[in-house]
Amino acid sequence: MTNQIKELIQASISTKQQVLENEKLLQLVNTVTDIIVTAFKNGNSVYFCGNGGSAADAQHLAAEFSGRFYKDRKALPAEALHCNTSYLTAVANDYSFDLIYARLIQGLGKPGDILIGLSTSGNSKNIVQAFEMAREKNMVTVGFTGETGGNMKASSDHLINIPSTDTPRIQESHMLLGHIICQLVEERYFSLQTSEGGL
Ligand SMILES: O=C(CO)[C@@H](O)[C@H](O)[C@H](O)[C@H](O)COP(=O)(O)O
Ligand SMILES: [Zn+2]
Repeated sequence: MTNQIKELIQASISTKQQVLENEKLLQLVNTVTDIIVTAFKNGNSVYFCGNGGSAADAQHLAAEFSGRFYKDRKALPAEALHCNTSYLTAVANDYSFDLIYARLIQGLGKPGDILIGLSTSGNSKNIVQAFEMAREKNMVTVGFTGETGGNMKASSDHLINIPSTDTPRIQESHMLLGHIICQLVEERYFSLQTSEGGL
């Protein structure tokens, strides 16, 4: 009766095992950690976007920075782009759903800010358009995708592509690596700037 449950847990472990053995991908996680630390040091912000479950993941990861992960420390400037429903319904209604994230980046984005887009297919048009706008703004783009990277591959400065084509398994690894990045950023940023560690 529990066989299918075991198979699904095994599938999640197997995807994560492949991530664990992919040295290039792990190096990239380290690089992305460092560019986020540098961005925060320079007073830049980190924005996250995604659709469906990946919107929830975007919101979750942004809150680790703006709220806290492990440490009691000052807030870091990070936000997920789907959180204002008045904005989303207006822009989707008056312009296009494909523009909801690009327009916010047009309004908020500054050179050196980071945009992290989570998409299992890599093909969500609203994320691809936001990445193109981020590049116009001299921001840094980081794609969290499935194995091909889809259409986000071309517009991602850094592409964390999970070696799977199965949406939920990809999302589970996105959150694993996302949590690791949040922990390492918090450790590196606040060990550098201990005076800013308080509330
Ligand atoms: O959470 C899930 C599936 O696990 C769904 O809500 C899923 O995120 C949605 O179908 C998304 O619209 C898929 O978009 P994407 O990952 O291809 O960008
Ligand atoms: Zn889901």
